[in-house]
Amino acid sequence: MSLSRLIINNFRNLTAVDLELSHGFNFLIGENGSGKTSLLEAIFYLGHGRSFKSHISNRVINYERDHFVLFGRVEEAKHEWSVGLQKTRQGDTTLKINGEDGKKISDLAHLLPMQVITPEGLTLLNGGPTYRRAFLDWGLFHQHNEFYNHWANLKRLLKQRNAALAQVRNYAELRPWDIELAKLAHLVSDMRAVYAEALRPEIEKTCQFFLPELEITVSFHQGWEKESEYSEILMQGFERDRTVGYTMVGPQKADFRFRANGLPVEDVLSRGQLKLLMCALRLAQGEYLITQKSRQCLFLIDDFASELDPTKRALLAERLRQSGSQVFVTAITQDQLNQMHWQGQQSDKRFSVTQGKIVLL
Ligand SMILES: Nc1ncnc2c1ncn2[C@@H]1O[C@H](COP(=O)(O)OP(=O)(O)OP(=O)(O)O)[C@@H](O)[C@H]1O
Repeated sequence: MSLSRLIINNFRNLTAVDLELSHGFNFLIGENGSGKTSLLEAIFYLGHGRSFKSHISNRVINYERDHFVLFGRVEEAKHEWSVGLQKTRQGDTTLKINGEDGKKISDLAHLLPMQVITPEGLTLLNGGPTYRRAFLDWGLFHQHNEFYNHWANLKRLLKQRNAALAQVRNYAELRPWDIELAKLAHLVSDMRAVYAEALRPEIEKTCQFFLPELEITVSFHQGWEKESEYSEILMQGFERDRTVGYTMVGPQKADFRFRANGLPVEDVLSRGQLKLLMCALRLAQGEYLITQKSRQCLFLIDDFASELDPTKRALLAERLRQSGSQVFVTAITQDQLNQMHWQGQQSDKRFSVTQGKIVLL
């Protein structure tokens, strides 16, 4: 799967962009503020229905326009899809796949799996568990069709339980919710645990490649005491949950932790090592999808490799090449790309980005 054509209208400073893309590496070269990140953001938006930079979707609409339009042609083996997304300042979204209305954002996400590697992405390691749950759930979403529904139902039930906490007179009134919630919680957690265990060796192998000086280990925490029945935990925590007004333990608190030589990575690794670890995690997960599902995965790499030392940059480029993935890499100058040892291949494309205009070099 790769994006062979991309049309962008009025997305940030990209007012009119129409690109035929390489199935391999696409380099975006331009000065600060020229629109490189915006292009990656537009691709991400097309695959997720949201930005990786701003939660306020109006921010991405060009200042002088009232809507943006994104269009992509997605190719995989002998199949081809056209995907279109339009969003207005009033908040109306139109989403089409092969010209058909009524599609969901999750349909888009299934079509376009992608991994983003940006400096902000370090939150995967030094941010809260939310980021690591999102990392795990990305894999599950692409691995198991039913995961998304289970997780969405679980979130809905949790919301209802939290609202009910303030209304019920005693625990017996809440019990029916908890029985349903517990079933889903075990289902989701078991899926996460199995996936985390399958991904673990891939992560450890990839970390060996990038950070051979460290022993990186990973562990999954389901969000409540291991081996305990979740419905019992909910019952025991009822008074506490009622006091605070929400459900304090459960799959909504799950985590996937990383340690280096037995210590939390965020405490002991240098910034460069953390960046390498983040690359390793995203690569391992993308590659796992490629091998397990025979699906391709896009890699969006922003302003990142420039901060790694030359050997590590070369390793990153080599691994991405080996994966056969479609890759988008931003750089300020061609020189910077040369220094990065991103070995050029005939199928690669280089684009120059200047004040929102993008041309093939
Ligand atoms: N809604 C918007 N409408 C128009 N322009 C915008 C909007 N939001 C941001 N911009 C501008 O778009 C430009 C593109 O920024 P972008 O982050 O894509 O640059 P970049 O090439 O990645 O730069 P850098 O190398 O500094 O990371 C910036 O000049 C920014 O001020």
